Amino acid sequence: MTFRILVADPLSEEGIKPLKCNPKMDVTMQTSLSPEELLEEIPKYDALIVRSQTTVTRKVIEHAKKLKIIGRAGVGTDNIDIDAATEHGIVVVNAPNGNTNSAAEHAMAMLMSLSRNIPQAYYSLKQRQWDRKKFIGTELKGKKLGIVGLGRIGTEVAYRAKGQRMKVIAYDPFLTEEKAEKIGVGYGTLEDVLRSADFITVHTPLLKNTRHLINADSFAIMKTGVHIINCARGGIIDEEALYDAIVAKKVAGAALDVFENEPAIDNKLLTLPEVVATPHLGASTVEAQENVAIDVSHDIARFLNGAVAENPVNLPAISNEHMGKLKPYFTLAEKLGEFLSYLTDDAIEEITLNYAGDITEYEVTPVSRIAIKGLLKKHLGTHVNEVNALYLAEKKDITIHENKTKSAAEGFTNLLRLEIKTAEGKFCAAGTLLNGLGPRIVHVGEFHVDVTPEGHIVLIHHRDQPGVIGKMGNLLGKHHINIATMQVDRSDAGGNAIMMLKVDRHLKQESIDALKALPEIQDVRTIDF
Ligand SMILES: NC(=O)c1ccc[n+]([C@@H]2O[C@H](COP(=O)([O-])OP(=O)(O)OC[C@H]3O[C@@H](n4cnc5c(N)ncnc54)[C@H](O)[C@@H]3O)[C@@H](O)[C@H]2O)c1
Ligand SMILES: O=C(O)[C@H](O)COP(=O)(O)O
Repeated sequence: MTFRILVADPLSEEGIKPLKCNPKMDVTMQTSLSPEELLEEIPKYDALIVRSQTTVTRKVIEHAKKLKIIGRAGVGTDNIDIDAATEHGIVVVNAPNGNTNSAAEHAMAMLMSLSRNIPQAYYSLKQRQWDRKKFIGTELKGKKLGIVGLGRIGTEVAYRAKGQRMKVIAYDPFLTEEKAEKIGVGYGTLEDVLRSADFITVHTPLLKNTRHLINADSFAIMKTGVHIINCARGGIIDEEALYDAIVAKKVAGAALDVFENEPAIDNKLLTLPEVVATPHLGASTVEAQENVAIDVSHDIARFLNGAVAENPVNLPAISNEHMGKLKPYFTLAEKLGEFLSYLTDDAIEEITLNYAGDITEYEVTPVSRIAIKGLLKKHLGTHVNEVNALYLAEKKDITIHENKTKSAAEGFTNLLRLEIKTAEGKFCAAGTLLNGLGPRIVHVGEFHVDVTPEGHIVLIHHRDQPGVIGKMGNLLGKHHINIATMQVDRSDAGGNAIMMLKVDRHLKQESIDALKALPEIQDVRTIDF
């Protein structure tokens, strides 16, 4: 099988070699598609790679009938409708580490250009003017740099600013005193940073709660003469408020690499002499472009080949080691979910996943996602996958509970008990991973069994009476159904009982009806794995 990959923004040729050289990948570069052309093209592709230029809207995703993965060759994914991708079961991956250095160096270049008026002085000299008085700068040494967002890039900027002998104070909701001490920066609230800094640089992602994080109120509490740097995302700083603050001489100058609307050729901030600007060049170095293209290419190939993506944005990231431990449970979880879904025809209201034994040592949400996928598959088919399983469950008002109790494994080394609640009542099944033998279903409701979840299974609830097994065997014989294996269990003599049969082929409705017509039989369910 060949996978078709559309590269919609310019990418390093060297960096996408891993995809281009892979015989299973058919790569098409179309880097100047209009939004309308993208809508026309996208249905043909299994994967899409973009940078920040192409906007992947809900509409694009709705047209993308075959799309399995979107790769962002860079960090910020604000140009991709992640919710829409998740709802459609499309994985989004990015390349979070490849351009950190490049972006941090660019932020420092912008900071220094701003403090020494380098772009303005350069332009003046090119106009054949030798003006030395006009471009008196400000030293960085001893000044305070306020960093808003101390993640990968913010941290690298902090190290570099310290090299310039600046004092650094940072605000990040995840910054602890210990971490700040380790990096060698001061830390405070956003207000502390805004009030005390001489230079302020933002390094957060653009999210709902960071849009206009720096606004008119923020400028009001800053020092007069403050300098602002934004090499993260347009929209984190309110551009109107920044414009007004510069005109009012509250802000001495701003260095901007990113804008609310790009390309930003008509942005009025560019008319101000106090503003130095670049056209979103933070990640534009040979090294960064090669890094991000390599990272995203590897992740796409890995994912399309059935392995787990390393940098998923809409799935929990799992280390290889952790994945090695969890992967064997995926088949168990999916089959158990699928099995349980066939025990009722009513809508699921609640799902409870109880983990016991060894598996409780790991973060089990990836296993839960697969179990829920298995449960929803009967009605949603291939539309449900591990990316959208939780979303689809939530959309259907299904409540999910996940519990871990190491000691509740009932003698097994590991046990996953899945329970669903419907209007009809509660249904439950449990499974284990038998060392070297793979998944087994070991409980159905109150009954004990030992069945491999594969092939054609017939589950019969009946009353424990002499002759019932013989009657059932005869009937299936008449219908030319061969029984491969059989398990029987009962609550007590003469009470409720189950038979779990493995048969050689799918049971037709007439055979099911004939079984149901036997007086001792209470219910018949068939599950075809
Ligand atoms: N100009 C460019 O070309 C360029 C290049 C690379 C990255 N970027 C931008 O830089 C951003 C940061 O990249 P990164 O790799 O450092 O990401 P990161 O995830 O490592 O760091 C982001 C940090 O922001 C913090 N944060 C989130 N909300 C916050 C808030 N309300 N206040 C303060 N801090 C907050 C997070 O806790 C995190 O530590 C990216 O999202 C991207 O938009 C721009
Ligand atoms: O978020 C990022 O990685 C940067 O903004 C880089 O964007 P680009 O890939 O368009 O250069």
